[in-house]
Amino acid sequence: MEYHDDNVDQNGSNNNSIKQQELIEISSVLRRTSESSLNSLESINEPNRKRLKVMEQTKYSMYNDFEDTAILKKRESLNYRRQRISELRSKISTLITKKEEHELRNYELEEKYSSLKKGLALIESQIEEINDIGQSSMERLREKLVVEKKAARANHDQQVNSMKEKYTAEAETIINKYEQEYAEKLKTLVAQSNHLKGEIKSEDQEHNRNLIKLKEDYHKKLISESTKIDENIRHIKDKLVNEELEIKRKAIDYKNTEDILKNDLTSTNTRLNGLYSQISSKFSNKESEIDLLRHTIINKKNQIDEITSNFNLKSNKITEHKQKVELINKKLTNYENKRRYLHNRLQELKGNIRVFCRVRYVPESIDKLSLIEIADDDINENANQEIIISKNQDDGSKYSNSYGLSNINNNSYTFQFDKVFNMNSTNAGIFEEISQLIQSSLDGYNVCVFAYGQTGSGKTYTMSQPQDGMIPLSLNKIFEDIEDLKSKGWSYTVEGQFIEIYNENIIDLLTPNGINGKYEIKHDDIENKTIVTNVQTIQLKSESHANSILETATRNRSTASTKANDRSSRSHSIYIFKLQGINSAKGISCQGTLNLIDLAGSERLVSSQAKGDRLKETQAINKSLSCLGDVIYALGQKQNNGGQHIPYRNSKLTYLLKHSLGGNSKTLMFVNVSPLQKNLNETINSLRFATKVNTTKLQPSRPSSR
Ligand SMILES: Nc1ncnc2c1ncn2[C@@H]1O[C@H](COP(=O)(O)OP(=O)(O)OP(=O)(O)O)[C@@H](O)[C@H]1O
Repeated sequence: MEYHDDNVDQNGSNNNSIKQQELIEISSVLRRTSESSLNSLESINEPNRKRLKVMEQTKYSMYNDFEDTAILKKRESLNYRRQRISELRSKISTLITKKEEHELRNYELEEKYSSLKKGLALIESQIEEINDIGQSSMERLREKLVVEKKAARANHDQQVNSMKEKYTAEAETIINKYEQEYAEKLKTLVAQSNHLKGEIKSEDQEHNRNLIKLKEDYHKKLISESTKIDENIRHIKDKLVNEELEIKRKAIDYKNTEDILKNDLTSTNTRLNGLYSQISSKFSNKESEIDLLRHTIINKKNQIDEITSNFNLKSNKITEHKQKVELINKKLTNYENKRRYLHNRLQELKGNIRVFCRVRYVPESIDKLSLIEIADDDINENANQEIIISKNQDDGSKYSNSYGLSNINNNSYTFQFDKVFNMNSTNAGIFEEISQLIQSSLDGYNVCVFAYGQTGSGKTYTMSQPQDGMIPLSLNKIFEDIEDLKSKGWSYTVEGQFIEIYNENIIDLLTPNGINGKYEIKHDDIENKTIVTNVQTIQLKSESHANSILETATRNRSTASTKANDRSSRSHSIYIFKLQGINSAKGISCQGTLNLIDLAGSERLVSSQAKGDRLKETQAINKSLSCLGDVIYALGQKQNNGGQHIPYRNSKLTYLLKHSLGGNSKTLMFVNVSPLQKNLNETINSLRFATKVNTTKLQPSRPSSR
């Protein structure tokens, strides 16, 4: 490159000499011209002067060109130095790449260390295996392990040392090489810088100043680069020292781990020896125990064989018993079907509409009794019992305590009913006669039991007397029978509704304060079912539950009665119990309804002498009672003559009982009569009404069952 500088200088001096030559030639031309034309100078003076001026200008411009060329030279020199600096930079980046390569090698070394660690773990697992195998093989393996460990350690140490040496040498070589290179380059640069300084000094003041500035900047950069390089070298050196320390530390760790393993191995060995001796003694103990157990097992096996044969015998007997039970169950079902049939047949023979007459009890001390002669339990040729009423001729003095038939005369009235109960009859005794009907309602028939009679004749006493009235006794029987029927595969649900009809209006006794909607009677003529809209239906879970609901209804009725001036005497109370039975085993079901009714008092208008509201009430009662008689009569007529209209709609009572009167239903009417002289007319009237009902006999029909 020095050649380049010289070449540039030579070209510059060649140009200068050419220009000097030209100047010399021009000067000589001028001189010759001035000499030869001295005389004619005056004539040509002016144009020559002009030419001289032009030439002088040319000379000055040539001088300027010369100065520009020098600056160009300097610029080229500076470019060359810039190029050198960029080369230096690329060398520094190469050095950094090498440093990274060194780090990569270090990482590989660590990888190798971790694989060695894995090898150590494998050896540990082998030690565990040795423990399992036993003492003898353990010793052998331990020796093997020691050898392997020594070999591994020697191998590892060798590898570590050789790698350490290799990398230390490499690192030192690299560092020395680079240090040398950098020193040489620095020296060259400083020399070049000095050379440049000398050259620049010879330039003019302006250029000198610029060059000094450039030199200073360049020098500063050099110093900073040099500092960076020194820093890098120091960093690499530190890292190498740290790595060496780390390798040494790992070697120490490895040594420690080995010592720990040795100790563990020794303690495990001791422990296993102890365990072996313990197990040996236990083993001999267990062997004797096993012998004992073998004998016991043989004994137990014999016992089990004995028990198994006994079990088989008993199992055969159980199968035999089961078959017998099945046979008995079948027979029981047949008996139950027969019982139902015979029971219904018996009820039919007794008549689907029956009338029982009951004479109310009055103490003997009360006078003015009419003479009532009641036949004894014998029945007459119509299978009926008779009640004979005659006026008391002697104003009570001839009261017969024998109830004989001796006093019959023209003033007497004879009535015949299915049953006549005298004053001394009890509710329990009467219930025995009607309990069969409760069974019918459970068998799927609609049953209607009602008490008819004048006020005070004992209707409520008969129907609702707590403990032994027909209603509480019926509920008692229902739940008793349901319990019995369970054993025959039947399960029942019992629902209750408690209604009062007052002045042709329906009242729900469980909602005494009334409801927003209307109570409407609706019939399902296909299913023979009746519902009253908005009336509460209570599912009666047990006898006690049913009795508590009954109490509520009775209490509500008597409360309303007190408020409305003895309303209960002038209203019909109707307690409806729906009995639904299912026999899942046989796949059959049945649904019956039991209606228990306490009718309003049946006074005639004449004897009641009622006026105003009471008159209306009496008219309503009489209308509904006479409708009841009409419906029963029409039912009898229909059976006999066919096709007759049944006037159910004429009263709320008969409309409500549409499906419980006639058809498959069974009806029982109590006619309650008073034995008092003063009630004679009402008594005869009641008995006449009852006779009309009693003369209606309905043909049997099928129960409501599926
Ligand atoms: N067989 C009887 N033994 C004892 N007392 C009786 C008997 N029958 C009725 N009584 C009594 O006679 C009174 C009137 O009877 P009960 O209230 O049953 O008549 P009723 O026909 O229901 O009257 P009402 O139509 O006003 O309701 C009651 O005090 C009742 O206890």
